[in-house]
Amino acid sequence: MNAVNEVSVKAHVLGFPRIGAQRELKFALEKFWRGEIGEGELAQVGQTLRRRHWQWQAEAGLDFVTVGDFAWYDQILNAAALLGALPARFGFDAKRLSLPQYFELARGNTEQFAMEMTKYFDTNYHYLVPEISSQTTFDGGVEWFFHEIEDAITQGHAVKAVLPGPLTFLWLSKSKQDGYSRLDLLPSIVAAYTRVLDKLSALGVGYVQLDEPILALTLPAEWVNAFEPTYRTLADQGVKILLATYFDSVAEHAQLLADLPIAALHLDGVRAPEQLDIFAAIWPANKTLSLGVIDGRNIWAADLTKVLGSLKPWHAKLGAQLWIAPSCSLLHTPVDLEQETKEEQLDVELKSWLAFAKQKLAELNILKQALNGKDVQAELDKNQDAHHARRTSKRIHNSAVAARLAALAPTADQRWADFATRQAAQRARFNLPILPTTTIGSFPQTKEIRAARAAFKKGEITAEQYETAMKAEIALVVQKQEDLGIDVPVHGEAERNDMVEYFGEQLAGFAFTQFGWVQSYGSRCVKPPVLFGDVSRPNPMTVAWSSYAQSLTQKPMKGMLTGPVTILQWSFVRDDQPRSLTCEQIALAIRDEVVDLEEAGIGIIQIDEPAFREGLPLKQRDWAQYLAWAGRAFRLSASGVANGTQIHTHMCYSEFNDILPAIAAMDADVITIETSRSDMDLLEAFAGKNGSAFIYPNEIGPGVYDIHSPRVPQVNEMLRLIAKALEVVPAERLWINPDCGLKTRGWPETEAALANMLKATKEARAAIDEGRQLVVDAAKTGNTSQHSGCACH
Ligand SMILES: Nc1nc2c(c(=O)[nH]1)N[C@@H](CNc1ccc(C(=O)N[C@@H](CCC(=O)N[C@@H](CCC(=O)N[C@@H](CCC(=O)O)C(=O)O)C(=O)O)C(=O)O)cc1)CN2
Ligand code: MET
Ligand SMILES: [Zn+2]
Repeated sequence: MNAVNEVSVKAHVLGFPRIGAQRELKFALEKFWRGEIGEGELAQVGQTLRRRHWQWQAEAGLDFVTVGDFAWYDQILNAAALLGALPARFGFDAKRLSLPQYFELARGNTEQFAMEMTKYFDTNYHYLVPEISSQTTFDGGVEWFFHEIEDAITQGHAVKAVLPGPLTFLWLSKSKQDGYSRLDLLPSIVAAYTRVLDKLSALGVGYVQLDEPILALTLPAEWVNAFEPTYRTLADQGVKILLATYFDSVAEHAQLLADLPIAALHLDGVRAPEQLDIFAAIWPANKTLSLGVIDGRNIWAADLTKVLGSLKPWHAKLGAQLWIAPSCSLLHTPVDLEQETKEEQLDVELKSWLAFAKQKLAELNILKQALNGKDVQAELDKNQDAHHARRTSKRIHNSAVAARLAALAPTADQRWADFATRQAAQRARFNLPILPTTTIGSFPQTKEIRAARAAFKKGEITAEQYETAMKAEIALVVQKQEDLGIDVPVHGEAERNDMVEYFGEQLAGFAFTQFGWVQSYGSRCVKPPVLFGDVSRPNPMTVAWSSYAQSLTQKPMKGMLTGPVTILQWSFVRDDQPRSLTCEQIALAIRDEVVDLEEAGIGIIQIDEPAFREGLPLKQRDWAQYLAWAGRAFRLSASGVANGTQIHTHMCYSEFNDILPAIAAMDADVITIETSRSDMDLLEAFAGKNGSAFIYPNEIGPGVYDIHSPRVPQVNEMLRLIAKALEVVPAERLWINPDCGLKTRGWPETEAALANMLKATKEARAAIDEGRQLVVDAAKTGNTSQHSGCACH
């Protein structure tokens, strides 16, 4: 470290993606799980990646490398393993936890189901939910974190360590015990953190970053009040604390945060720039403030001149107490833009508008140098040119799209008739049996399907050959559903690489990358398309595939689309206009597809919205506005069809007890949801139980089996869930289906599970026909817990 750093602005990142520019970690993990490489080789891949990412941070002139952002599966699981707070049901000794045992926690084993996985705040990243109870101890666990720190020090780096903060860790945990408050564990978790901080101090670590994004939520008072005593205790441990907040404003806690005995605070200046004024008024000039000024959730190059302008007053006030950083961890961005060399996919101009994680390091470097008085005018000018070009580009505006939006009738988001009228028309048209059966859309994405697509993309097979291969797959899927006796079959989505990327590739206004992978969970990644301009649909996207599938069966083939909110949520979205407007544009493009499907004779169309809940703002005060535009976008996409056309929607990740009226207001004729893992608890909320007066008015398909596991559910288990569903939903409005799509499953378990689902349905129908109550012997349902052991993720 040179002396200049002592008095100058410091730069750092909250975290860096761990998966690797070539998804090295993904491939190594999957090889390890298949037994193709050993632990030594896997460890080597991890170390190489960590060292490479630290090296990049050092080369970009950052003042610290961030250590602790690496995880074999998930950083919250890593924290649980470090603190020693593992689910007791596995019977593992946290201090001696082996790597295979760590993966058993994440993926399940033959005795135990995996730890639950859920979305990290409003991101598409999934963490493993720590399981706690009054029995939970935090007596310490694996030393991996400390070894990584030692390694970084050996590599010559100045280290800033990072961990989830104790309050966020507890908040993200789930108590498996009724009436037990997670906050009861605060004293013991704080003691555990104290010991960790002691060790960091002994290792010579200067700063530890504790992530407390829960401060950006609408947080109950008892949690807010816990911050002061917690951080007072932690501040005494000889290592300086940087408390990191992100994803939304923490302005309502400004005074609390200014008074905390911490060395530094990080604020998200991209998601919540308005909070900066509030902090400016009260922040003491002698305390470090880290400003997140580079977007950690998106891939746009920052407007460096503008950012510098906003930093100037802070620099004048804070001097060397000013740090600069991306808004949040770069985990949510792809690794390296330089790998994108296919110009027909991402041309030079578009590329000049973008910055992936590695490029964001370079942006920080320019900002830091500029603030510290270095001449970086050439870099700033280049960045300005790219911004000017983007702002004024003809490629991002399409006057036809604007004109169409302006001309929309106020009723464009309404179906022609109310639900009862539509239901009657659809009943007459489809004449489905009671408790109709269907699936959520995808069937197993086999390695043969992916290999065919890879070969097609590389030009090794022709478009015709690819089409033939996919059609064969569709024919197979349709035949299997015929054999099973499914009432509303699907085509299986073989031709889709991903339910969002597939549409992004075909819509105008989107670009897509070759290597823009972002970790979704464990080894699984997604490649969000880049939504850079006004969206429209030049050509039908799914009609040919769905028509082909329909030609193979007499049954009504269900068309399958991804909804506007989910496309928005799982893409990298332009930041030059409100998301609500962008969503409206996508909605009209999907509406065109819906209308074309109808015209091609597809009478049942599903518009998936699994990310509808995820898009909900972190703060309750912003919910109503979001739900209004998101709901309208969905209805816009769905309302161009006649009464006799049946619109389905599908949602998983369904923690939407709080927003049920908004879900009902989407007015889909049928909604399929994920409920098997919650044992139909969610369904009760849909049915006016749990003290709410709300009753979901339309038809509903609560999932009767968990698709996250290869385990085949038995007939009686599903029958029990159907009986439970029938207690709260009248049979005339109930559908039978799995929780979600089957793309991550293999064929053998898929066929066996669906066969059992059909058997269960038959029994339930017989009971209804005979006017019998459906009684299921719980003892015969096999595993009465909803999960069973599996290697599911
Ligand atoms: N966008 C999005 N977000 C979502 C979900 C979702 O479905 N999509 N579901 C939830 C998360 N669940 C997920 C479930 C599975 C995968 C998943 O399986 N991802 C695949 C990639 C899927 C994909 O894009 N596949 C491409 C192929 C990509 C690839 O790796 N190809 C190989 C070669 C192909 C081969 O021979 O195997 C290569 O290019 O090197 C395709 O089918 O075309 C993976 O990580 O492996 C991701 C998320 C929530 N968020
Ligand atoms: C994450 S929701 C998935 C819905 C999609 N139609 C599928 O079956 O895969
Ligand atoms: Zn789903």
